[in-house]
Amino acid sequence: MRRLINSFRFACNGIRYAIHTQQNFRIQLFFLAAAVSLGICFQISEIEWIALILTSSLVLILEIVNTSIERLVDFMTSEYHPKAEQVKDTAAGAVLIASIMSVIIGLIIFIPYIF
Ligand SMILES: Nc1ncnc2c1ncn2[C@@H]1O[C@H](COP(=O)(O)OP(=O)(O)OP(=O)(O)O)[C@@H](O)[C@H]1O
Repeated sequence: MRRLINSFRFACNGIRYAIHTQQNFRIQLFFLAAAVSLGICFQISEIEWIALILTSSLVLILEIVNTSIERLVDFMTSEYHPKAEQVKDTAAGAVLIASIMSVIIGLIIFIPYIF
């Protein structure tokens, strides 16, 4: 039980670290809060909530993984290295793809309610 509580505490520390150090993570949380408010306001359907929650959490998850990869690369080397650049850039690319998808899904859900 103690191990389980500790794992939970360490994971929460990781999330707190991302919130404190990553501006992008805070922006993504803001967009999530805005989307949830719009969802409540427009009373979107169950399937729309599922799509919204899945796509938003995917962005947040990938941002945390990206942060973790960045820290790992910084820990491994402080020098410029093309491989380090590729590792960081591909991780950032994953976040970008998820963010674009989440904007598209958000538009598909909310545009019919707005107009
Ligand atoms: N050691 C390195 N070798 C080569 N290129 C690097 C290296 N470190 C960073 N870069 C390049 O700089 C970009 C930005 O890296 P950086 O770690 O500063 O990311 P960031 O998004 O500014 O994250 P943070 O602000 O959290 O540190 C990377 O995507 C990569 O292209």
